[in-house]
Amino acid sequence: MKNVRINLGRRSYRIAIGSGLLDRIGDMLAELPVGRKVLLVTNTTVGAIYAGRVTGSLAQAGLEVFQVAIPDGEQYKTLSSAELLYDRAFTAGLDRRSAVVALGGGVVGDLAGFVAATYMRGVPFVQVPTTLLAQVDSSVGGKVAVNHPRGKNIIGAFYQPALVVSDTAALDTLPRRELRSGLAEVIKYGIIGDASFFTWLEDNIHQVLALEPGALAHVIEQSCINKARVVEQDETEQGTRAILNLGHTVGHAIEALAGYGRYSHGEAVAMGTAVAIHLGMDLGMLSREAARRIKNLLHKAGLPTTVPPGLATRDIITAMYGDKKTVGGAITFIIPVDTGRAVIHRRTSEERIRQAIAAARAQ
Ligand SMILES: O=C(O)C(=O)C[C@@H](O)[C@H](O)[C@H](O)COP(=O)(O)O
Ligand SMILES: [Zn+2]
Repeated sequence: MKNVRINLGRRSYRIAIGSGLLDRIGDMLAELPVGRKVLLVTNTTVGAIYAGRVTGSLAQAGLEVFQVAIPDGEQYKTLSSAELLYDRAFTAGLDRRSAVVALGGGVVGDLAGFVAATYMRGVPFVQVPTTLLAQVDSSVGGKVAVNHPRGKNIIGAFYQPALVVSDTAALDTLPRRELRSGLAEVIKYGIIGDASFFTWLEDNIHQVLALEPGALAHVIEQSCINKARVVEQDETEQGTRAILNLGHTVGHAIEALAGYGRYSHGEAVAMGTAVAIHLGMDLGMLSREAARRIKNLLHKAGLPTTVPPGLATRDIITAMYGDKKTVGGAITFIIPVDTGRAVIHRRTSEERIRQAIAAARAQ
């Protein structure tokens, strides 16, 4: 088992990465200062495969488990799903020391985390991510949220988990499209700050797609290390943490406009990264060669790098004004300047954005 530590003073925690960890969750949870009752939040798909093992492990450690499954899909990351979980927690008699455990992908983790942050003003929270995207990104760093029809993650909080347990064997049952979606965030870490990881991905992406255990464990560990480094510097995104939003300014707009669930989060982020690449070239900040390498790696991972024709540019731009990084009407973009470095570009002009979207359609 590998461990990555995220140092945030009293809110520090570890990310345990390894094969078969689902059967050890009970013991790991028993090491935390939590009460006897646990709310296990999952979705119907993941729950059908893995909830039995997790419940068994928790019960063996003497914990009383109350399970709740929401339907599978980004369209269920809503306040009404949260309300259902509050009802279940209250009915089960969960108190302030009872833990909420999220078993599933980013939707389950964000939703369960939002409920953990707000139920009785905050109860212990444990992330058990079962998708690549959740293992490399959404389970780490404490962003929890639900969506608003007009904007992604608009209602949320910063609320760190007490523990993250990533079982790499859970990826064996992950649909290919979901695996590729997670790779968009993995590639992001290479682009924004880790040139050698970027090169490693260029050389090894096929092993990752083939679920080669060593390659997968390396990808998850390296991604978590990269994310921890950023979050430790700026936990609540007052400045530098925004770098983790590469591809998300346009990506979130696409997800909301197309209807949540139409494109996976990673697909939308890949499209958004393509727009950011064109902005970078247009601003003279990114060389053609670096742009080619980034696009090429996204392609190798099976991700889209064009903006879909059905989404009008003016609608994408309007949706971007609702982005959390838009402050005082100024749209912020994260722009790659090399394979291993990106910058936060504030006040990006609408005209340049329009041109970059057009360029990303024309590919
Ligand atoms: O953890 C972060 O910070 C990120 O930006 C990671 C993103 O990949 C993730 O999708 C995040 O939820 C987006 O944050 P948001 O604040 O733009 O909603
Ligand atoms: Zn993301």
